[in-house]
Amino acid sequence: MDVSNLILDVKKVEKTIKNKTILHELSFQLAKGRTLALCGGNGAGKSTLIRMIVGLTRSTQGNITIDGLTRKKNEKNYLSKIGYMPDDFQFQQTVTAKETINFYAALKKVKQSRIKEVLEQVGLTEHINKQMGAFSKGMRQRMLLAQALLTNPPLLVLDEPTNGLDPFWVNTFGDMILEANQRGQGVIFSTHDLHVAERIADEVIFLYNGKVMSKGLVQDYKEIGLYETFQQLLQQTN
Ligand SMILES: Nc1ncnc2c1ncn2[C@@H]1O[C@H](COP(=O)(O)OP(=O)(O)OP(=O)(O)O)[C@@H](O)[C@H]1O
Repeated sequence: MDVSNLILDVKKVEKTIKNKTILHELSFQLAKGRTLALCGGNGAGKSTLIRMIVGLTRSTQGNITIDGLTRKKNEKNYLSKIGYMPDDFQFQQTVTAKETINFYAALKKVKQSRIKEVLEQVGLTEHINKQMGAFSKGMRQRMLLAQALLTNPPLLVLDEPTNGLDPFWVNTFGDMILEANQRGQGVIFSTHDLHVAERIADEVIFLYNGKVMSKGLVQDYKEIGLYETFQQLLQQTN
């Protein structure tokens, strides 16, 4: 692959905690404007990989490069390339949605006009004066997505982004990702929803117990479908 077109390069990355390997050697690349879905059951290693990409945890082996930068040599610029949506995040309950998004916008030096635009995109404009404690799961997910989108970063890293979203918002989320790709943004996301993966991802990695069971272009799995592929892969492991 042409290096200038790469947004993410994961090279021989591995994670071991207390002598247990939770992610075995893994390599892949993602080009600008493309989306990769990380699929696999509970405990497969998806969040661990995502946390290594966004710099929340270090890999035991290997290197991760984003837009030509490593976290080690250029942490500030490396992090500025990423919009990260964590899994399982607790907002401050008594703070309003407006204060919450303003906090992220201030951290990321984003203008008011952009905040408005993103809130509109995720459908939270009319809920802006509510406290975060009054938000539903789906609304909290949309707030998490909003803060990840704020700077229009070249790489979106989303951990189970559609978890808790209703069908309308799952669909809208898909459209947003396809638009992000058109703007040249790369996207990597983990999901249990293989239909979402099939609709919006260009590439897929199936993980099981920290190992890659299968990976490739989504179009190459189309005939069998991602859901059926996953079932077949699971059977092979038993
Ligand atoms: N800090 C840690 N210490 C010990 N084990 C850990 C730690 N973090 C993750 N693990 C283990 O690593 C494995 C992978 O966990 P991870 O959260 O990455 O899976 P996942 O694919 O995101 O799962 P889920 O779909 O349930 O969110 C699990 O067996 C988990 O128990």
